[in-house]
Amino acid sequence: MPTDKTDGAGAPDLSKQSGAAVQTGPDFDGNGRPRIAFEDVSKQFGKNVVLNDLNFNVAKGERVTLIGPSGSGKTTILRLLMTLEELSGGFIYVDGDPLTHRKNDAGKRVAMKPKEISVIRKRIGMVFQQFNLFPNMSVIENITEAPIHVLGQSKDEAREKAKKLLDQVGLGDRAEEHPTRLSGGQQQRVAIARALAMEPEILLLDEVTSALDPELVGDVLGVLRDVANSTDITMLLVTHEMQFARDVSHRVMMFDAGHIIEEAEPDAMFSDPQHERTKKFLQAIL
Ligand SMILES: Nc1ncnc2c1ncn2[C@@H]1O[C@H](COP(=O)(O)OP(=O)(O)OP(=O)(O)O)[C@@H](O)[C@H]1O
Repeated sequence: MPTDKTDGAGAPDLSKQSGAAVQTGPDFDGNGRPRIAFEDVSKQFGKNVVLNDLNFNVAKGERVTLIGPSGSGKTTILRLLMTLEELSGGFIYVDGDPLTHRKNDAGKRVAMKPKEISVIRKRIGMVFQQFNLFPNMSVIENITEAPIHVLGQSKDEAREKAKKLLDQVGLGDRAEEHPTRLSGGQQQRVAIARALAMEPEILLLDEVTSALDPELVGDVLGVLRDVANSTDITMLLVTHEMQFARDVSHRVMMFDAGHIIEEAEPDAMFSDPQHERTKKFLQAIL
């Protein structure tokens, strides 16, 4: 699967993707399953319907950026995948396996068991706007906590892997410090290393530079560019960093009021948006 979108050679076959207008299913292409499939997904908070019958697929190794105005449901989509929010309706599949709900033989929607959910959930990592590191643990303890307790790695193995990841994010010499002594950009790089330590197949990035001082943004984006170019992790990104989105993503989906109103490869989306709403949105932020 693609690692370097800039050469074009590894880009996923978008003809097999489905978007707003196409009804999708977990085995939509007949011989392989998308890494992520949203099928008729709905989400409401009280009376506020945020997503309504949303359908889309993401291929293995594909990196997709979600853009759209505030409140259009982008973060909610990531949080549903992370099982931090409960679906109001529909299904999410990972490699064809239902995440939180499945259809039974009678076609009825049935909740999966917590143990079944956690098996799939382990394959998904997320980096948040507000780092969410444990302040009372050292940097390396933050990274090894889940691999030891969730993946069952030995302490030595987890520490060895964590050190490599810290080197990768440029913080090899800060392992024993507490996160509160690090800058926001450094904390976010620890959070990225922590997510990668779980060896996720899917990485969700939710406005990971929005809380940072401008001079710290570049380092974090540099680390993420390296991750994108050196792994085949499937990524869903919400970001206001449009150049970054352009550089790393294979596809951009424009959301408005919980619907995909336009999707395209980044160059096409940013240079020649088709939908009036997209044009206005991009004019306002670019
Ligand atoms: N926990 C919650 N309880 C109630 N309403 C919520 C909750 N989380 C999100 N919402 C509402 O859902 C809608 C979509 O929010 P979401 O954060 O997904 O949008 P977004 O596109 O990511 O926006 P932004 O770009 O501002 O982050 C908003 O109207 C928001 O107020």
